[in-house]
Amino acid sequence: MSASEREVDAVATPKARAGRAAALHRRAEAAATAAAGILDEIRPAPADHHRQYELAERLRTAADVAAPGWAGGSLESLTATTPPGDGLPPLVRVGTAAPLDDARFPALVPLLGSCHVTLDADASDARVAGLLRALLLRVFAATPAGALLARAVDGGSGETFAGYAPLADAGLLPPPATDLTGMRAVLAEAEQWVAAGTARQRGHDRTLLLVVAALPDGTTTADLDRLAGLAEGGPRAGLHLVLAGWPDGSPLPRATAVTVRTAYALVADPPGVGFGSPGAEPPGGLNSPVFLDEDPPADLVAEVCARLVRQIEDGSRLSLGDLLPADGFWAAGSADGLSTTVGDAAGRPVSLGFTELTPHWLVSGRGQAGRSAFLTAALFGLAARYGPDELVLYLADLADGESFVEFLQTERDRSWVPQVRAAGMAADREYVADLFGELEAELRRREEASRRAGGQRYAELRQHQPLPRIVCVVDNFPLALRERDRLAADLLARLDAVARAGRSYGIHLVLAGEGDLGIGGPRDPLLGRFPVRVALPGGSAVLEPANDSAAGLPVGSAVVNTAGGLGGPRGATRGHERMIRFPDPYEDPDFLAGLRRRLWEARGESAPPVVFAGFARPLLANDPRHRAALAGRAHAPAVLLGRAVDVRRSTVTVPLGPGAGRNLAVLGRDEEAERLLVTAVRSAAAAHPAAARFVLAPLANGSAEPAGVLAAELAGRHRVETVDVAGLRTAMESDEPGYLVVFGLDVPDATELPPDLLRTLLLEGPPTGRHLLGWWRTPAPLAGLLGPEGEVDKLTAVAVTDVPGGRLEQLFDRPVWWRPQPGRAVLWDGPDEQGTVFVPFGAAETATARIEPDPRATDRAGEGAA
Ligand SMILES: Nc1ncnc2c1ncn2[C@@H]1O[C@H](COP(=O)(O)OP(=O)(O)OP(=O)(O)O)[C@@H](O)[C@H]1O
Repeated sequence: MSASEREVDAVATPKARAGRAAALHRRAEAAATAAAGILDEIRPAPADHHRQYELAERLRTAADVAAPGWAGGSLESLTATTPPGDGLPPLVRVGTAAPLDDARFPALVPLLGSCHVTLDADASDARVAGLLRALLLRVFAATPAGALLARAVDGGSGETFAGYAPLADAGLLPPPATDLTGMRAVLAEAEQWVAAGTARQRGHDRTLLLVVAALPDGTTTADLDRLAGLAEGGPRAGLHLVLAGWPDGSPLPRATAVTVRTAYALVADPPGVGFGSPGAEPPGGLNSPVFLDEDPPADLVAEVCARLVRQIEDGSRLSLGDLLPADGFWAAGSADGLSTTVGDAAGRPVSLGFTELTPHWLVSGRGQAGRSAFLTAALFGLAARYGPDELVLYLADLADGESFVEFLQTERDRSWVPQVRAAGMAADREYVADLFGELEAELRRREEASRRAGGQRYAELRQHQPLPRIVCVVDNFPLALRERDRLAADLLARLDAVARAGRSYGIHLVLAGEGDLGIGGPRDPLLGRFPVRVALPGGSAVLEPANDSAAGLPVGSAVVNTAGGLGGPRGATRGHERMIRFPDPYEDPDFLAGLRRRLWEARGESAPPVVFAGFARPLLANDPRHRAALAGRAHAPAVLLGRAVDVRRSTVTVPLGPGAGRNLAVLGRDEEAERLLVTAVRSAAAAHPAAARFVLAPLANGSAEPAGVLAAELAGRHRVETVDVAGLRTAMESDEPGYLVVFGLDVPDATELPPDLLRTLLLEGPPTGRHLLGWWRTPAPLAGLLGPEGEVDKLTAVAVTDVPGGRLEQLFDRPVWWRPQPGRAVLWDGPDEQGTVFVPFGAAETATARIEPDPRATDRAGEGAA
């Protein structure tokens, strides 16, 4: 075995197959040479044509084995779907040897894994340019994506490898060096490669190919010496050279020289092996003219490049697992801040977190830009590092749909991420306002604790009391500000309070959505409280206008900036900004579910999150207060109407104590209003400690049926009478305690009841155990009951469905903000200006609870509110 054969074997040991193929080819070549020896001179053609055809045939067969597919097939036979080999091709085709016009076989030379190739002409010769492009295509396409890297020098046109530009982004072939400085940088890189590859003994796990299409002007002998040095030491370290324009007469070590003649080329002996007959005197070379490979079709080049890029991207894709801590779950403390890996930049993990300096984040991206993916991945990174004693999460999304389900209990999987305290999906603006209100209240508690402790800072306070950091994420935040009304102003005021002081008390905000998130112009101080900006594709608006670093980002990447979106000089390294790639956590749902379950199993005492789903209907039957009442544990007589649009999912209750005005007026034209009255009666009946009297007056058209159902339902426990207007009047005049339930107090018959009678009942009934539960479809008759001093809250609590705020002013004697929406109602109970927006209980059979929260969560929420 020759030295170079040993070398080939040493490098190719894992690729024994390729090695065997190479040996086979060498034998085939030897045979060819023997044949060539007999042929003697190529032209004129020797007499024994028959022998030549036979040899060419055998060589073709041998080449098929030694250099199959991309390495040796004719370019016409190759398509983008031709698969790569499973390692480096040891031999590669440079053209077609044609000892006779019609006796042809592939001309192969050893390259990757063993040798180099030189050409005496450079790429200014179109044939050379074509061959270089063909060669590059063959070696890249034949090698598994990523196993081969290339560097190019093109001191001529600089355009020789233009078709390969897509490989630059995948890191396979950077744009070629076109001048001396560029070439020297490439040489330095190659020298480093050789030094590192040699030092590590095992060599690189990848191979580097350096292709010179043309030496740049001014190339010195010292540069050529460097190339020769690389040729000498390169193969051992996985570096190979293809040098075009290499001066004739100074053979490059370990290289096969190709000499370009007018009509054909000549291929010299590869190092250590001879094409010539054994014992022939060098220079022998392949005793046949060789027609160099021509330019490969541009489409083919483009398709192969696209395949490689795709495979590199797939192969280098991050997974959620890459963001998780190496040192196990919940090992980190949050006293000084939170930090997690959010992605990687150039193969290095990039951390981002919440500290006093980087307290709040803005995350922007257009739809389908991976916003949920980024947030989910970052939140799981945090949840894996910080246990529930260190971190509490509040999650809200204003857009329709089921968000954050990965963190919450579902019908299929009852586990949850234990740091999550509450989540609002398809959340109303009121939900977000309440959420900010809760955070503000917590902030005040922490401020107060600090004051009591003599002005201790957050980190010090934590030494003697549990104060987890809080991260509150609101996705699709711009929807909270789509109307600039009082609610929006309120919400912004709370947001500002939390953003301003939260940083010092471990309360952090992440606002996400499209565009600039609508929180003020560049000079708005609120914007300045969010120094961390994450721009996903289409999210440049959270960066400074002059900062275009997020332009053209692909999905799966983001610009992370910790200086309020500030840019910097183009191309300069910016300490405050990184372009990252982040994983798609939905890619592997099993992994995500497994992660959630592992966190859940470690949860200790943590209760499930309280979930508000804007699209779901709560059911009276599931309500914790109602269930307690049914079980004989009622707190006090009361009606229950629904669940508030708030973080705790409080049960919306109207207590029916002995105070004046403890009645319920339902106001609205729709079925919702009627249903509210029915629910009110049902819940009052359950909450009433003993048997009570219910007088039902179904005055409105169509109300006989619901009244009948109610009567049947209540009859078991209570005394029920169903009456007409006259009967109602009698009941109103009687002192007997009980509930007067009136469907349609605005029907003409009812409006003829003496107003004083009704007014007196509202004022004086409750102290004697008489309560009115009435339904009005228009506000005027109810407003007509008000005395000169107004103040409807002295008469009754008012629940409104589809009557807009403008029409309620006559009743409340002040501007009222209420815009009716399906599935929502508002309750005014007492002088509170704003009212409580709530989701009325649904009728059991129409319940559309897509995600019914776990009853335990429901209980907790109910108790919290009670
Ligand atoms: N890192 C990633 N790499 C590749 N694909 C991703 C990555 N992150 C998300 N995707 C894919 O992009 C699509 C959009 O992701 P995602 O749902 O997170 O976007 P979004 O911005 O939240 O969308 P929208 O707000 O419109 O619902 C999904 O199909 C997702 O699988």
